[in-house]
Amino acid sequence: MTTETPVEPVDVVVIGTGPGGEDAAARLARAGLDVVAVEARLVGGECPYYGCIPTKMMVRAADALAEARRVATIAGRADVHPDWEPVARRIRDEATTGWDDTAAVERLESAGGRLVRGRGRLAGPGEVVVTTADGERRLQARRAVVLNPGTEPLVPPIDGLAGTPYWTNREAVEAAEAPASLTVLGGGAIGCELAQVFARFGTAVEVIEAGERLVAADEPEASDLVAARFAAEGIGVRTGTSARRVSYDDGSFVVHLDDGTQVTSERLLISTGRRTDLAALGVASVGLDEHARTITVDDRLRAADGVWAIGDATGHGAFTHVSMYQARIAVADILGDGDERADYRAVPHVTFTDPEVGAVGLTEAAARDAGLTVRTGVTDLAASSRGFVHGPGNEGLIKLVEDADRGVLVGATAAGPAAGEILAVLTLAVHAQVPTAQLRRMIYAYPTFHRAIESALADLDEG
Ligand SMILES: Cc1cc2nc3c(=O)[nH]c(=O)nc-3n(C[C@H](O)[C@H](O)[C@H](O)COP(=O)(O)OP(=O)(O)OC[C@H]3O[C@@H](n4cnc5c(N)ncnc54)[C@H](O)[C@@H]3O)c2cc1C
Ligand SMILES: NC(=O)c1ccc[n+]([C@@H]2O[C@H](COP(=O)([O-])OP(=O)(O)OC[C@H]3O[C@@H](n4cnc5c(N)ncnc54)[C@H](O)[C@@H]3O)[C@@H](O)[C@H]2O)c1
Repeated sequence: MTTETPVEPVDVVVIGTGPGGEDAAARLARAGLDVVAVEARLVGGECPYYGCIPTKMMVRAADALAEARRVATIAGRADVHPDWEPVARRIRDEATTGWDDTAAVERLESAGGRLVRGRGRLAGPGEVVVTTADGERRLQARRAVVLNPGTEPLVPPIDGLAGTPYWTNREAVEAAEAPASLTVLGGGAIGCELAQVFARFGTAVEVIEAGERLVAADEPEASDLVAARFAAEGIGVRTGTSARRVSYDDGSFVVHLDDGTQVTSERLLISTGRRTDLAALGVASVGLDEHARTITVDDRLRAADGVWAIGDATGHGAFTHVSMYQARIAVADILGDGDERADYRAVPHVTFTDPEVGAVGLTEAAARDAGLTVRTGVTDLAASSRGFVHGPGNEGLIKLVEDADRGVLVGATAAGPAAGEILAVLTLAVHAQVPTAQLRRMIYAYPTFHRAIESALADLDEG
């Protein structure tokens, strides 16, 4: 950039168009502001092209295979022949239109926003420099800069890994076929969802998790359920160990583990967390800590004077629904329209393994760490009437975490068939602080999975 690069005044610059940024840009444009959205890759962000949507298409397909395999126990015979081609085709043609964001760009433009394709960085209050394919542009935001940079895969500095054709979620989503074998480094949400998907398509899968358990953000009981199902499906899991060195030769990875053992596979998936490069985003130019892992925001998503931040980078849960929730509040604040404040007491999430694991609010351990007087109630979903009827694939549980002093739920977990849907009522209870006494007086339809909430409430009384 030269000093002659003209400054383009606008009302709002949105850097990064993940689900929240895209939504914020469109809302602000529809409100009549001159909005420029700056996007380095694809408008819509990780979720539609490499995250939620394509991976849930994979999960849907893998679940269909698993259900078909259960036919033998309850309904006769089904010959199951997994084929990755329809999965790859749906992802390419239906989910991502060949990783093309034309429709999203048109949506933004029809709302009145403008797109500048390139990488943006803050260069001072209201000032954004964008590196585009044609050079640099300098934008000056009169009203607001909204940061929605999202995350990139965090690839650990393991000896020998760099330069090998390892997968992150992005390459896994683009896979043209299921590999013969796959090592998954990291047993969190991404690792577990994708491990089970590929295993159900016939891939020999080994998960390496440095921590003590899978899906460690969830209750230990949920981790146990996932681990038991993985074992039953032949998915190898090694916890408490990590990769010391990786080598790749002739289409084959060898992962050398801390414990002296090694794992060999055709593919290696790195799912060890996510990162945001705040230094590259230029946050120091507006007084923010560029070495921090996340951007600190207040309850109106304000990060600095004239700067708002939303999405994964704020550290309030790396989920699409959080990004969009924050977008709504930030937009209202920018427009001076209402006074809604962000409240993260009842953030739900669902990990789409089978059993599905849904959770809202605090885990038991987090509630105890917060100094609450905690009572818990747990019930086995398989032992419920609906679980009994369901038969194969009925493993699951409901766990409630009550603030006993106030008699309200502060957290809950539903794991098992349709757990993400059961979670809705538990999310409402935590969000609205419905007294547990009132939850006991509700009528729960028979024989549903959610009716097991009644048994979990009864267990709460006995605890
Ligand atoms: C495999 C996988 C599965 C997931 N499944 C789910 C799920 O089932 N449910 C769920 O709720 N969440 C899921 N998530 C998380 C979800 O994708 C994110 O929480 C969601 O995309 C919101 O992220 P965001 O709005 O912060 O931004 P992102 O979606 O990460 O998008 C940020 C955008 O900003 C752009 N950008 C970054 N820096 C710059 C810059 N300097 N200049 C210009 N552009 C920039 C990037 O190119 C990107 O397009 C999943 C994630 C992954 C990886
Ligand atoms: N269904 C969903 O909502 C969904 C699905 C996928 C991802 N996501 C979001 O994306 C985020 C990122 O997912 P993720 O799975 O990459 O991260 P994660 O933080 O959920 O899990 C990463 C795991 O990798 C382990 N790990 C880290 N370094 C390691 C190493 N060197 N060797 C072995 N294990 C190592 C960690 O202990 C952790 O368990 C999630 O936290 C979630 O917010 C959501």
